[in-house]
Amino acid sequence: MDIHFDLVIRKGNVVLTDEVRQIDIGIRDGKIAALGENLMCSEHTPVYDAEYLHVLPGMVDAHVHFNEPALGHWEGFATGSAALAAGGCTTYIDMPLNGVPPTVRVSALVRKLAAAEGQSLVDYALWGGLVPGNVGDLQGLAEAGVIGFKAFMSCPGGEGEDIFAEVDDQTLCTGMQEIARLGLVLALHAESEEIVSKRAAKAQEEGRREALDFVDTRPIEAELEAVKRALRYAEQTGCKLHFVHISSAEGVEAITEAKAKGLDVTVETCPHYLALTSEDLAQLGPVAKCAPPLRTVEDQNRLWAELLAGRLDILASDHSPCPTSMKQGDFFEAWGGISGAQSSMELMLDEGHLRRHVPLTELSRMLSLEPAKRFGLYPRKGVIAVGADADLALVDMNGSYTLQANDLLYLHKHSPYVGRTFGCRVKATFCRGNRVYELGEGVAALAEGAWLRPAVIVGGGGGG
Ligand SMILES: NC(=O)NC(NC(N)=O)C(=O)[O-]
Ligand SMILES: [Zn+2]
Ligand SMILES: [Zn+2]
Repeated sequence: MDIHFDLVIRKGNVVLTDEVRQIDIGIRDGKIAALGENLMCSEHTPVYDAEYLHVLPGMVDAHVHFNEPALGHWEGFATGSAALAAGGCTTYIDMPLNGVPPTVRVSALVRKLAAAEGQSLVDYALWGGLVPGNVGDLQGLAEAGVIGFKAFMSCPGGEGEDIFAEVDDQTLCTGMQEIARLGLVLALHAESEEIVSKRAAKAQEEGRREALDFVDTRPIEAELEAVKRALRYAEQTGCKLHFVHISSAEGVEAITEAKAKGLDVTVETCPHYLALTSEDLAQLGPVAKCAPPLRTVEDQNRLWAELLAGRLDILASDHSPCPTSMKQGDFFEAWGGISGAQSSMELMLDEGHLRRHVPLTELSRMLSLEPAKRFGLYPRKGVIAVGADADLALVDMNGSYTLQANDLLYLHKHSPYVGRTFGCRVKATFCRGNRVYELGEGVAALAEGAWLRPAVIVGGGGGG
């Protein structure tokens, strides 16, 4: 019997793909080397006692916006990844639009990588962007190792010359043809620009500038129109689609129908659509502003019903940070985007498992397994299995606490969840066997997160 481990995690309630079992995890060279009861190890092997903890695969957060290069004073790889580590996340995929330049050319990808180098506590992959005028750049980006492409169907906001523009239908179609040829996934922010810009102009004209006026400018109908249009193009081009931050049951249903027709499409929602409502937005203010906006409690219940029916593929944070001053004042002027990544796993375990009895295996499927599979990181990431990276979130399922601003490791310590009481808490996080976070001690001193490329990319290679 092999007893040479670098670390053994002892007696945790381990969340496997189809069951939760109280077993040991033997780790060697950053990988899971053995799983089983009472693993033997030499007396010198470090042992982490997890008897009262649950051990989940680290979250694979497919949707975060870090702002480097150039806007590191909003959020950088160091602080952003620290917050993720504290939240039980071990791999994230960074969106292409909030740094300058945006990741829409290989030269920009190179700058993004340089900014990330040596800064990240956990592993990461990078999205490339599809914008008007860059279809010719997609192959180069794919060969350089982006995980997939992201496009906006509504205006993402932001200022300056090197702006990340939304796609027109022509760009969307030719982009999908090219991305289909490259074999990657196109992630879409699906809201109809026509509908939201008309409604925003009208609200502006009428001087309506409150929280619910903002919500009113971005109705479910705008999401649904964009989803359906994109699905038609996907049918024509054969492009794989991933819909980010779907906020409505209507959106999920349209995507579910497309799956039944055989389209290769996945759907993501975010903890904030499941944990917060438009009423909370009115209470909390711009700190909870995002697009698509938070919905009514009735709409939220219907989104939960979709989750409970197993129709959601991926849960991701859509962490979109900014200086706190930009989350104050006028609703329409305030930054659209929620800082929430540190709370994603705790929110889903609390709201999903503790309150609604969603099995941990099912939550873990959406938090870790499906994103890893969808973006070419599985079987290395996303599961607790022999041979996979030892990426683990150790959670105290009885660790009730109330989140304070000081607990947040974001550069700017705002979040709509400050003051919220959670029924569980991340106790420690391991990335490739290294302890990157321990409650009460904080994050590791060394930032050893590695850049990951999809396992199958154009031109072969990959790995990371
Ligand atoms: N520029 C952004 O970070 N946008 C994000 N903002 C949100 N969701 O409010 C997004 O994903 O659309
Ligand atoms: Zn978006
Ligand atoms: Zn986003």
